[in-house]
Amino acid sequence: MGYGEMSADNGAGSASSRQFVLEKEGELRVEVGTDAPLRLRLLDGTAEVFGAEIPRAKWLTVPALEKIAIFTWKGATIELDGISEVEYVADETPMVSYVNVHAVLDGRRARAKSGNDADSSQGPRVIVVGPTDSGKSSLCRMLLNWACKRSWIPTFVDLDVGQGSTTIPGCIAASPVELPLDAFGGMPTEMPAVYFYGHTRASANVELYKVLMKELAQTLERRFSCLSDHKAAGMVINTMGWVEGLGYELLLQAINTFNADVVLVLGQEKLFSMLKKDVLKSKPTIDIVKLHKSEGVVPRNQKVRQQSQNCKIKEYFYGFINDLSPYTLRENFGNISVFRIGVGNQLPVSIDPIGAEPVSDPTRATAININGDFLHAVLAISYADDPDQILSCNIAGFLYVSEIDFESEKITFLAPCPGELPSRILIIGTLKWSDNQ
Ligand SMILES: Nc1ncnc2c1ncn2[C@@H]1O[C@H](COP(=O)(O)OP(=O)(O)OP(=O)(O)O)[C@@H](O)[C@H]1O
Repeated sequence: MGYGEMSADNGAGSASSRQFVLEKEGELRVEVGTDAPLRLRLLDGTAEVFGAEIPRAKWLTVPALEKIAIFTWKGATIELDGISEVEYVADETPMVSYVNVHAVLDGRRARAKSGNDADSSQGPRVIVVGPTDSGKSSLCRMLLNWACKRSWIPTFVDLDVGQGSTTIPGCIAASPVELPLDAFGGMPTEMPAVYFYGHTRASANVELYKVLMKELAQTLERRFSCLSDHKAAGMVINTMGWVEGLGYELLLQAINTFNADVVLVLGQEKLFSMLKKDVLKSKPTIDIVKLHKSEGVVPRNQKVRQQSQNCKIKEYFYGFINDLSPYTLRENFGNISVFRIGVGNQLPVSIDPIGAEPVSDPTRATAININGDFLHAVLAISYADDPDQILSCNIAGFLYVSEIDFESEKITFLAPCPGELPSRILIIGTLKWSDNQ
């Protein structure tokens, strides 16, 4: 179990505990700080956190930095114990409009599955768009959880390279969601299709981002062609908050590439009207739906985003609750080949392509020599057998460069599992991390 781990202690709360009685459709919003633990339990009624049902009477530990909404459809009593930065009850939420969207999607899934729809056995492909901090990821979680509760297996597609909900930041990925997600944090990791972009901003290499979206979409088409229940359940696609200029072009591209038929626009009238004008021309049957942003969404500054990126990488190696132990791996320089995609536009000057031939093709993979800039980098292990396949190949996992010894020509990695690397072809981007944070 990951996030939402149940505490062994199911006894009474401490002196610091307090109770909140929520009316029907009420929401308790809680923001947890850096290192203050907080527990919650449902004493009465029913309640959910972003669509994940909370079990009755069990203490749940809310991890540091989580910002959550405990929502009830029919009324509930919640007990909190510990320290939070913010906690308040709200009675105005957009939840009814969100669940109405779910009901429409549910009907479309049933039609796709029944085979009565002559046009398609494809379930809805929903893309959630909106500026930063509009609640896109939270809405995706709700739609996925509600679909799972109805026994569908929707595919979650994460195009937000800044957050990396499915794996780590710097990737675009997709994964089927077979069971409701845990109440806090983690996203599905079953059968993930992961492509390494290598940067936490899509602007770093827009052409590469487009190519990887296409690769991911093709992988999903292949999966859907043999998994009819996945196909009928459709997709829920999370996007970046970059909605201006080139970012907007990428959104249009995502809608086309994944053949989305429902666009949910959160919290921005301008984006909604631009999409209606630009998308309906070429796809007149697409549904573009405007939804209110929840007042509860917590804006995150650059520092908080950086912290949460670091947390995601740490979680990959050490587990969500420090329940994993990574392995140390020492390799001779000569045993691995490291490639960088798009050498020429974003490389630090010190990372010289082998042969020093300047290239500007943003999607070209070029072998590079190991040098000082590799220290603290997070590298992806490609499934490619050949450098020409790097762009089209899924990722087997990630390595963190903890040490480089140039004299003995050895590089030390932190790896999630022991033994031989599944491939000798590694990819480097600009993603860095420090094990000490
Ligand atoms: N109703 C709510 N009450 C309390 N916190 C909330 C609520 N909705 C969302 N949040 C929190 O607000 C933060 C931002 O929400 P979310 O990640 O869904 O936004 P986003 O639009 O996906 O962000 P990004 O700009 O990174 O794309 C998250 O920490 C989330 O848990």
